[in-house]
Amino acid sequence: MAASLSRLSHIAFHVPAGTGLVSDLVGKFRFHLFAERVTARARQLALRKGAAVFLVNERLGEAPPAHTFPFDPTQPALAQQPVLGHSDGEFLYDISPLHPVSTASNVCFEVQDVPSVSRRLQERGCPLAIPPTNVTDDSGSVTYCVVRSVVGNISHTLLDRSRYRGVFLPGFRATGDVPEGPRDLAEATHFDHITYACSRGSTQAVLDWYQHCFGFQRFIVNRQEDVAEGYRIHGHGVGLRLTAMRYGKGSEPGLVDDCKFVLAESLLEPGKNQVDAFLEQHGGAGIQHVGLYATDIVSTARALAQAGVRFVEPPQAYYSEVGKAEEIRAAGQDPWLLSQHGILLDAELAGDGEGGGRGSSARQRRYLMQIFTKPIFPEETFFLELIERRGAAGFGEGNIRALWKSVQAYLDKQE
Ligand SMILES: O=C(O)C(=O)Cc1ccc(O)cc1
Repeated sequence: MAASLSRLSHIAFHVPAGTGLVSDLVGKFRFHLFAERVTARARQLALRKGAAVFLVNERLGEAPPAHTFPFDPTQPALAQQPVLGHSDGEFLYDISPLHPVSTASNVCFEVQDVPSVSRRLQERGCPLAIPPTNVTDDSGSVTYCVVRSVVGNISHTLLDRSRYRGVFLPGFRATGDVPEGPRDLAEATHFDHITYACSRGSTQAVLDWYQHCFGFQRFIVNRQEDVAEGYRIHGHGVGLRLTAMRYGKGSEPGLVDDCKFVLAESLLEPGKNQVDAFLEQHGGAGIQHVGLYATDIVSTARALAQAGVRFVEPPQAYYSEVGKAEEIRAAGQDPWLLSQHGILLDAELAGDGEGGGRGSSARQRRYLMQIFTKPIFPEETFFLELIERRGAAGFGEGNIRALWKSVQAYLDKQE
């Protein structure tokens, strides 16, 4: 049996100190800094917006030597890692990826039983980077392990916090930062999806690994998708192949509600290409963007833009394309308002996506709205997205083409 996950806990970044990521997440993206752990060599800061939690790992001073955990898989006993006395240079709950540029590299899940999950992973041929380890402080204890994925620098921390009453994880202290008024206008409730930039030809191996190790299931993002090939969008300067998988939808009670991973590969097309730009500037495959679910994307985008978030601008022609304004109006939205904020809207045709063609809901117009930020690090790598879904579970071609073109235009200007 594959290892079962209970819920997505957080996504972790690794950045050098002084990158400004934490101040941007707080000041511009209106995240709430709620816990921190500081040692002589590392600062770990936990930030929350609704159920979306980021952990920012900042390396202070010189990069430490590569993490080498002496792990003997024949040893079932839990390693004990009391917070006091823990080596100062290490990041708790993660491996130090020692990545050359700032990166989001860990997607952490809660699980019910770390030793049994790690046994299952090992039976399935997934070596652990950190074996089951206990960390305790005055508020209780947490057990975790870390497994490296088959995608670039991405790992997964799997942790059981059922015996912990503290604010985040043992070793962290509450920061006492209280959310202020404007944050209410910038509502985002959870992570909608996580998109990986993958090297060409690697998608099937990635799908197989996640299915084999954790039981993720492929899902179809668009009716035009070919099951074997994925959803290919090409021509007119776009060359993208998307495939998606999810965990939890309709599975046993108590398990992850819904965690979606989207795999993006570039297709051979003339011109520049944002997936290849990511691979080159990031130094390999990794998390390209994270979609934050917004309950009211217009007011969230407005509040974040006022706070200084920089969004990519849709191509000039987007809102005047034949039928676009009608599509937006038919969805009950205002084309002018969306254009003021640069928000994209894609409606599914009846029968598109999951559940298409069944019952009366298939006749209603389901749609989604999206807006993408500019890359948040100096490299053209990681960015965030706001997404509001009105019944549409997948992704639409119109938005992807518009996103592709707007990012390309932005990349072109950087040269
Ligand atoms: O639309 C989304 O949020 C996706 O995740 C699809 C996607 C993936 C990669 C790109 O470079 C552009 C679009």
